[in-house]
Amino acid sequence: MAKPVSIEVWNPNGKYRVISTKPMPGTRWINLLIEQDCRVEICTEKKTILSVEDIISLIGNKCDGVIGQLTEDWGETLFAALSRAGGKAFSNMAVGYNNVDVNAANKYGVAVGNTPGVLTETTAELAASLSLAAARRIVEADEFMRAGLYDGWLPHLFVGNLLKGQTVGVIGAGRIGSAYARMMVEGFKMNLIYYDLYQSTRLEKFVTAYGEFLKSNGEQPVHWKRASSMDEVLREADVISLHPVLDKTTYHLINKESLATMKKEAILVNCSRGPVIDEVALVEHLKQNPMFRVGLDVFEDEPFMKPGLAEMKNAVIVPHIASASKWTREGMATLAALNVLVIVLLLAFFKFRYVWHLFGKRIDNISCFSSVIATVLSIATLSQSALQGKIKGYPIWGDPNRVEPFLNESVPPPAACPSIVNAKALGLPVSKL
Ligand SMILES: NC(=O)c1ccc[n+]([C@@H]2O[C@H](COP(=O)([O-])OP(=O)(O)OC[C@H]3O[C@@H](n4cnc5c(N)ncnc54)[C@H](O)[C@@H]3O)[C@@H](O)[C@H]2O)c1
Ligand SMILES: O=C(O)[C@H](O)CO
Repeated sequence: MAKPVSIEVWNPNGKYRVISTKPMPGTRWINLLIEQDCRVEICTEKKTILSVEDIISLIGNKCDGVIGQLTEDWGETLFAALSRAGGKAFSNMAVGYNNVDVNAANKYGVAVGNTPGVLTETTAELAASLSLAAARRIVEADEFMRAGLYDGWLPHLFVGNLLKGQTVGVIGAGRIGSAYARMMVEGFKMNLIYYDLYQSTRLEKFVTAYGEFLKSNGEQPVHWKRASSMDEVLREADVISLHPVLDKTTYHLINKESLATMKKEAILVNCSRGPVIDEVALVEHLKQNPMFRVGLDVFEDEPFMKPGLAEMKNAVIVPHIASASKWTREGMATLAALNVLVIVLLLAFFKFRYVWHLFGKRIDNISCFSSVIATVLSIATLSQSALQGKIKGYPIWGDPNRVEPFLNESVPPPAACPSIVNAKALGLPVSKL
């Protein structure tokens, strides 16, 4: 029997029970849930990382939806527990969802939300900060001052790297990687080389236009190149920032061999996920190459660091704070709450439970053709009614980059969710907008 977990309750008589496994910034997300008749329970347990047992205890016997955190293990056990409690809605308060087993969620017909877009610039700004801090040895110099060691200007004191005219390399030029690339190109007039599975045409156009602008002002233009392999980026770039998703293809993308291909004085920044770098190999590389520097926001075994990393002067290390600006964190909370809310309302409003039950069977047994038809018909009806009825907004937000309507405090947000990662797998209706 799991130990009870301490909670704070808002709107105790609310019809739908929504749990947040952590207090989240701002109150807008709470108000949005309350306005739609939710009883909101916020876990106030002092423990930073909740165990699966803690979350099972929070879910209890009746729970309509959960807002969870990237530190939690959302797999088969939790989705089964949520489904048993009648819940079909979960949202991570994060864009990355490598802590979520989406196949398990699909099996139980649970919608999985994430919070893209609203954290793009904030995260890119931290990657830029780490790049600068590493290039200009800010942390070492700060420690030196505080230790009372400064006794006068010296030509060799904390000499670092000039970024202007150097090459910035981006691995994973999606939303955050592209925003970071633009900051480094525009801010420091760096050339760009990037590697991604997809071409980033908008980014390429931006660098081209900026290069033309510089040229028209009589300045050295900047250039871009899309690399055909990651190694090409590692070989050519002076500053390399990692922004891919974490999956099987990116686990230990940076390892002993790839580190060896980088320039001896290169700077490596990681604001994606810790396991993208083999941290043991990184520590060894930092020891062997004192002019090689890293800026790390994420770690392989968070909250721990691999032995030796904390002692390395050529590493700038911060505790997974890349999305930590007030605006972004409140936005993430709002988006996560809306992800859960719309599914809860859809279920309740259209007595959707039956459909989801059928749907669950569909996932288990794809040959159950009549269930598929019933599900599709019900969803089609639901989709139409949703536009006319109580929900007013759009069933599922189609474009995760268009987040402004959810964040403008002066107008009510659309009563819909911006991002359900398994919407397609669950056959959920998607807005055309
Ligand atoms: N440190 C933090 O606090 C923080 C904050 C936000 C996001 N993140 C991490 O950043 C990641 C990226 O977020 P985003 O919003 O930019 O996502 P995104 O989906 O827009 O971008 C990810 C990019 O990675 C690319 N990619 C996937 N596999 C690749 C591979 N093998 N090689 C090269 N590129 C590959 C994709 O094509 C995509 O363009 C998230 O998944 C999350 O893990 C961390
Ligand atoms: O994936 C994410 O969103 C981050 O790691 C936290 O903002």
